[in-house]
Amino acid sequence: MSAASAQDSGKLSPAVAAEINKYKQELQNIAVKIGDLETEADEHGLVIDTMKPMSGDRKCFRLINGVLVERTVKEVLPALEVNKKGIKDVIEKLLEEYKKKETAFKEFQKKNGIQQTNSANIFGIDTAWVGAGLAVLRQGARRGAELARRQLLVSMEIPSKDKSYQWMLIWISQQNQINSRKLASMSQQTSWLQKSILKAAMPRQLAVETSFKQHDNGSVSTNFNLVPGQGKHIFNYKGRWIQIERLRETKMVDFTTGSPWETITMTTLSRDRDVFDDILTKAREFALAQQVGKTVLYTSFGPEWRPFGLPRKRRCLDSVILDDNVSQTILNDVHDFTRNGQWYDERGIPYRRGYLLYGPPGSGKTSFIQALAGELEYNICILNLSERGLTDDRLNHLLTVAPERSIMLLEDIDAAFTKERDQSEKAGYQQSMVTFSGLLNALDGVASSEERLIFMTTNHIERLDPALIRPGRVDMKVFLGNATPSQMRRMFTRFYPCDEQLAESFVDKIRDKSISTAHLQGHFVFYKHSAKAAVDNTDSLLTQNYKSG
Ligand SMILES: Nc1ncnc2c1ncn2[C@@H]1O[C@H](COP(=O)(O)OP(=O)(O)OP(=O)(O)O)[C@@H](O)[C@H]1O
Repeated sequence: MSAASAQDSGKLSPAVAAEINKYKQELQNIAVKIGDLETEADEHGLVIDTMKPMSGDRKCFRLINGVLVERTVKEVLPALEVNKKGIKDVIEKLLEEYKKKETAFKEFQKKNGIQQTNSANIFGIDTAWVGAGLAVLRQGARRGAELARRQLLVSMEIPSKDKSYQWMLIWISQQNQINSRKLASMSQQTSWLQKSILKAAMPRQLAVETSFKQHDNGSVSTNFNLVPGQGKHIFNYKGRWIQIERLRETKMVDFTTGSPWETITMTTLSRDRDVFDDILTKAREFALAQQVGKTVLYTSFGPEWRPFGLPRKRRCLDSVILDDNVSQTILNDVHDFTRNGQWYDERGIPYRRGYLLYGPPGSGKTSFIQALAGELEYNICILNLSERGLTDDRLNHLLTVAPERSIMLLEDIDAAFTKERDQSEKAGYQQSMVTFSGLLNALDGVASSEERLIFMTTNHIERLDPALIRPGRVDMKVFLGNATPSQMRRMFTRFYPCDEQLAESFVDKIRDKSISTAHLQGHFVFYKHSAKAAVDNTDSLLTQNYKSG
């Protein structure tokens, strides 16, 4: 109760004063409720106006009791309109209730001989209207600001699901690096204002995106990319100021990947709207330029393929030394396949070709596939059959949506399905739920008419179910064994180009030994500075006992 109200009711009996205050409170509550509902009806109107021009099939989401429900515009729009009408009806009813209460209050005042003074109006009914009036004023200001924003500013939203999302993050971080370099190189003559503006535009909240790169020798290097963190950042591009807002929805998740839903919204003055096209093009060009001359490795992420780490420098096919002609035979076969799409099409044969590279560990199976991808200018999709939650449907889908010009790689296929598989097929591989027949169907490429190159590797061909490697699923089986004398010689001369004579001595010392090409590589790396030491120390190659110094 306010002081003025207490003073006013001080001359009345406590019961009457309490009744008066009750009336005032009830009237005020109704007025505030009306104000809130007006705001809600207004917000419904905004959503309806935004959705109306959209196609009815477009998806939209609503959070109901913490559960995200997916709907389409055509389902939601009528519901919103019904809701809005419902709110308006409630407002009408509340107004009637208000009027009734107001009349009852007046009668009560009359009955108790209370004069309806100005103070009564100020602290009673009118105060209620002040509450409603404030709500209306607040709405007015909000609408005004919204209108000004719509007229003067233009925004572009990029959801994390969109391909350009990662491009944008990388591009923005690159812009920041350019700005930092600019700042560092600014001379003493540069005005204080110019420096301050550039400094102010540098983002203060950064997020780190780490990428790993595994080198052929097994070492891993890490690259930290600083990208703008959550929140708002401002930067200048070609003389235009652009606000970037990176938002993470805490209650919304991307159902397909389980990751939080994120968006980047760029806002600029509406007269500068063309700048968005320019930025998107630049971001895409920048991202693609990083891939030129490189092999992109993809892994599955939910139902889609995502780049894994940074694109790798292409490996030259000559650097993988297989037995005589093996490399060329596979390359010719792949070329023959990729150039004859129409031939497959005319005969109704699924346009796919499967290869199985088998042999002991370290014979160059994976290295060859990577080098082949580089030679063909293809990328590699690594399919991990043991991935948690992988199902037959998702496997089929992944094979269907694999990026164009990519090799599908299934490594160590024996670990997934062997001859002794569970005949009931109930059990999938470890945590994945892929069944053997699901894998066969996916490999047959029933769902795909696109070109599909599939490579599998194994150390144990004898463990594989014949159904998996029958012609049509595996069209070419190639054995990559331990180093033959020819491979030993060629590897030696690759590491020590001018030492033909020493190469012969080296081969003579180990020709009848079972040594993998990976071991040979390790030996040459250890004696990289001396071909003679590599020949003199072939014992360490056999014993794997290398002493430093
Ligand atoms: N034939 C080869 N020519 C050149 N380098 C080779 C060859 N074989 C193996 N290497 C080298 O040995 C290392 C391991 O090779 P890679 O991973 O390709 O063997 P792998 O046959 O796939 O082995 P695993 O069966 O264990 O997967 C790589 O660094 C690679 O450069």
